[in-house]
Amino acid sequence: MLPFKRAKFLRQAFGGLGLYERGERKLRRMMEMNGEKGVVDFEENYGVEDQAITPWTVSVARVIGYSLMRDPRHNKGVAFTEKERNAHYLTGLLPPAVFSQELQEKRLMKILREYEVPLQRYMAMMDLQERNEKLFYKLLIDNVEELLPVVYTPTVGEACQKYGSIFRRPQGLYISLKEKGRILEVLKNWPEKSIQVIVVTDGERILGLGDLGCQGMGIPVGKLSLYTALGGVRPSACLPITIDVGTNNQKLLDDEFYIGLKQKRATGQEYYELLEEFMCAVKQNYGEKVLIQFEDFANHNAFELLAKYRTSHLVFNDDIQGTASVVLAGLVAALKLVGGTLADHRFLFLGAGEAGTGIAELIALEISKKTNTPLEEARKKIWLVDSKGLIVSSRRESLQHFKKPWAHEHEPVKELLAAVKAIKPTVLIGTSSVGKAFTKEVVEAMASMNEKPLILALSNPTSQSECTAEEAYKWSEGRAIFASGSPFDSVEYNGKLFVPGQANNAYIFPGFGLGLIMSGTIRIHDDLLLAASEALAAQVTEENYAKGLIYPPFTNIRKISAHIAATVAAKAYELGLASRLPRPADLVKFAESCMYTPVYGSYR
Ligand SMILES: O=C([O-])CC(=O)C(=O)O
Ligand SMILES: [Mg+2]
Repeated sequence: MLPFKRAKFLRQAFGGLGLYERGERKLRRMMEMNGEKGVVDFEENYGVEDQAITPWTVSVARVIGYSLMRDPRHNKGVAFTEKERNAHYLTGLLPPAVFSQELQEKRLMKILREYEVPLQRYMAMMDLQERNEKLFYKLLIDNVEELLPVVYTPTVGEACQKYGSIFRRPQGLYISLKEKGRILEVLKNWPEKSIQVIVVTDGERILGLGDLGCQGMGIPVGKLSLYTALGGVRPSACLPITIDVGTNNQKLLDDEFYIGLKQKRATGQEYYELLEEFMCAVKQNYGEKVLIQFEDFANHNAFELLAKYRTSHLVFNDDIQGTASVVLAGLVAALKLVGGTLADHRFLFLGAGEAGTGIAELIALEISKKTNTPLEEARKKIWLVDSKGLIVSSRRESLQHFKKPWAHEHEPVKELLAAVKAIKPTVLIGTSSVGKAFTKEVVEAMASMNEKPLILALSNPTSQSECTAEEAYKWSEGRAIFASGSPFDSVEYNGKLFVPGQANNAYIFPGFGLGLIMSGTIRIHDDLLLAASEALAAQVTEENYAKGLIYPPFTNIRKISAHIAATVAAKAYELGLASRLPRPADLVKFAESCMYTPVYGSYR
């Protein structure tokens, strides 16, 4: 590990105008007095320091020369200026040219575009993140539409599948059964002490790809890079964690290069004891306000962990709650195109796991609130199909608990197509992880019953999508309103260009998390998810609607995230869940001021 130390200083320590310069001068003087060498770097992001508002933190790299260039947080590569090279013993270590950050970006985009294989682009991006963190984030923010599919779905799925062979350097913490009894000690090995967001997986259900064991690490790493790029949470406050309790994936167990524990998954008491120790250690080490995002756990554990810890920790399940919030936003926005209220529609899901039942419940909650009807009544507008067919009351006894609320009165129906014909939904949502499950007949049936069928194929990555954008438009004769979990290119059909939306929780969790952090929220309430949905739906412009879009483009995601953060924070204050006082008057401005920006500072 580099001899790197962070220091945080309260705004009040320097006060007034010229804050940065005075702060930096003071720090440099202190370092000189101690005979220390190194650079002082400002991160314009929230520093949680008691109740004070500190919209920036200072990090001091007590390194010079070659070591400074090897420190990804402070390295600028060929963008170190002549002055900086002289002052920090870098002369001769770099070629003579001095590039601006923009020129570095241009060069990197050119290199990335030359790679034909997506995984090569992914690896190039990971290399950059390990080499020059600010440039990585600047590139990702400035080219978000192009690079999201590289660092996130679909490529991150392939990266996880091949993680054993592409693994180079730890990017997060691995906590395995071997560490039982000493998890707190393991947490203390992580170099950063002031953590605001943890994304944790146990690798049992990575996207729609199934059990990838320890190789699931790519997911928390990818999600957290979006927390920073899309939501402005500073990178040093993000901690990716993979909990390794074994894997039931025989291919991995047989692979000599598999990086995880070579045993079948621990379950039951052994599993829950490890997780209990983990949850307690996190709270003990990072305090009550650290956000713990559960990601890609299998259904049976995901629901149980959320239910168990939502009253004692700040926990968020992205696959249940994040996906629900993003889909509800899309549905609310879609009403402008298809007409009616949510309560006027009928919803049919293929897939009754975390995403399916999570979305269904949030839709029901919204309908119930808006129409003042009991939740049970609102649920009756929503039907789910699982691997055994339509979920109906005669199946109730054998259903897992999270499916029971959806067992309505109806005769049994086995196939999706028959269910579509029987239920006559206006909205069809795929959360099944079964690629191609929306067949031509299914889409045609939707199109025969609806002027503008709403079709969401949410499973990830692209290979698991229930249908492609092209299939949805073609089979519905250009009438479908379509969105998918993983991105699809625009489609030309009958001389018209159709732009599909991306209904991915990446719209929600970065801004949602920022809203929680900046308000010091300590528990998550369903109303915060509804607030996030409303905020996202409100960001869809007339121009977007004119193109048939039900989500705004990712290009403006930082602005969108600031609005989501502000709306979520406002709701948290209203519900008395926010601990940061006084409440900032303008929450959007405040959210924006809290966001990390990856522009290079100048080191004197
Ligand atoms: O990661 C994504 O793209 C969305 C997600 O949470 C999942 O599919 O599990
Ligand atoms: Mg997920």
